[in-house]
Amino acid sequence: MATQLLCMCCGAQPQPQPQAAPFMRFPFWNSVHPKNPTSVVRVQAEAADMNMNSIPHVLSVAGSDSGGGAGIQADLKTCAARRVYCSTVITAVTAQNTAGVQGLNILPEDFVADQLHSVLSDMHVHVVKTGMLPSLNIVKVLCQTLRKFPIKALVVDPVMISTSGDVLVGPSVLAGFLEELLPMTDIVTPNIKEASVLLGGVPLKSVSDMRTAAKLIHDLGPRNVLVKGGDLPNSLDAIDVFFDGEEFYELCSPRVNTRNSHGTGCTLASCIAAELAKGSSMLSAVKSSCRLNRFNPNDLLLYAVTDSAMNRKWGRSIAEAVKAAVEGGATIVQLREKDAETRDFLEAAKVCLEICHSYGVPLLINDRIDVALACDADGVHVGQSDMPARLARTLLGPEKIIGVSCKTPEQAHQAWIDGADYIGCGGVYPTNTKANNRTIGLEGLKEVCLASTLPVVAIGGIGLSNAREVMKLGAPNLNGVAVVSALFDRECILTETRNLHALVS
Ligand SMILES: Nc1ncnc2c1ncn2[C@@H]1O[C@H](COP(=O)(O)OP(=O)(O)O)[C@@H](O)[C@H]1O
Ligand SMILES: Cc1ncc(COP(=O)(O)O)c(N)n1
Ligand SMILES: [Mg+2]
Repeated sequence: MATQLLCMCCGAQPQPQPQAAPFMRFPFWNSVHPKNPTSVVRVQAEAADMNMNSIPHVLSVAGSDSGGGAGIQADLKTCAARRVYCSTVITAVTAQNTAGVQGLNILPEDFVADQLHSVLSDMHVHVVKTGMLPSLNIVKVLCQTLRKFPIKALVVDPVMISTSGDVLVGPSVLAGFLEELLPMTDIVTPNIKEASVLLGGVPLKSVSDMRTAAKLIHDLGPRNVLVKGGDLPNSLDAIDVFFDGEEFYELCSPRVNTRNSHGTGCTLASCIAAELAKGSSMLSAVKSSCRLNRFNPNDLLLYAVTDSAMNRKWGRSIAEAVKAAVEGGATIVQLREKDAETRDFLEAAKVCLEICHSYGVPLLINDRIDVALACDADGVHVGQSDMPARLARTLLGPEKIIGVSCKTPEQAHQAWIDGADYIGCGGVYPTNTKANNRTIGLEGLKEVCLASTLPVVAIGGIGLSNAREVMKLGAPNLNGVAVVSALFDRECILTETRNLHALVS
């Protein structure tokens, strides 16, 4: 059946290409734009052409969450964010919201089998990711189908109880996991409660228990195990334990103080599936999904911001200034080069990136997203009148660090919504590096810190004389101080940075 589709840009009708015989069922996919072959139609044709095997493809076999936070909905969003195609086989429909699960309707296993067959017999699926498998028969049907259709990897999130505490999958399913599914699994990702159920009820109370559990679950057949520690009591960080049969890895990220963690497990498992579909190794898929390579708020402790006018005044190159700052103990560097030529700036940024990385220090670029992308910097810092953080996130992808300058709780809230990683808050004290900049004082800083969900670095007129009083404020989320003149408008950057580092740590 040929659907009449028109080009989105000019309304022209695509012309079918007769030589594209194997795909005749989908004439639109095999058509080129009558006027411009590289147009929207071609892009859509390529994106839609799963048979070409070129588009990374995850099949999510999971339940629907009407609230959109977990299940199929989380999987679709995660795969889209990681730029991977996601098809879906729905196993159950839940009436669910942030408060809990109000209703559950399990689909008949025959219909789950039909959905599996429709997708797997037609498209080239690289990775299958499972979430809620609510009946033993559904587990059996899935295993039977997977034996018929070879895939690159099987990711199993053994969903049993929702974050809200509602039972999503009864104990009868356990036999299917142990006997059939786990032995064919490439990675299983239980949370601590699920790990305990898989092991017959042993409680997990510490990271050491999680390691033992990972080893025991590995003995049940899956090639890799990730025990997630989001719900581990009394732990400051969120720690997940990964075991590949030989080595243990503790993947540690700062715990976000929130009760809104519904869907975290589904998101993590589909992220791993998406990275595997793109061709990553298991370890790097897991690391990049646990965001190990990303931002650590402790890096904000001593944040050095370069200034071209000061470097000129003291006859230093940007690279010389940056080297002295990181040697002295700067924990993150931002290049703020307002008047450099683009090409010179790019070359300098590449050199600075090498210097910073040799000290394990992240490098951010002020405002210039193009330069950050071109030199593959760790991220950007944007002001309220620069590129909006939401667009910066779209342009830079999920991995890069994004900071936003904020003076008010409202701006801090917006930065969080827009997907930023931290906020720079100030000017705390009067400064001459920014003309007409309103000073918010320690009170203003405290107000923003209290309201912020993101880590905060204080900025504006901070140096040796007042850095300690800023840190002593003890405001929640305040992770450090950002400094311009007190480092770069001085004769010896190295000494100043060392002294300041001693003061704030
Ligand atoms: N409050 C939190 N702060 C930071 N990371 C978290 C938090 N809660 C969970 N995570 C992370 O989210 C992922 C999912 O873990 P978890 O919530 O334990 O799984 P599930 O959603 O299956 O219960 C893990 O990487 C875990 O470390
Ligand atoms: C349909 C469905 N699938 C999975 C989960 C588990 O997600 P979480 O454990 O993060 O609440 C859920 N709540 N709903
Ligand atoms: Mg969770």
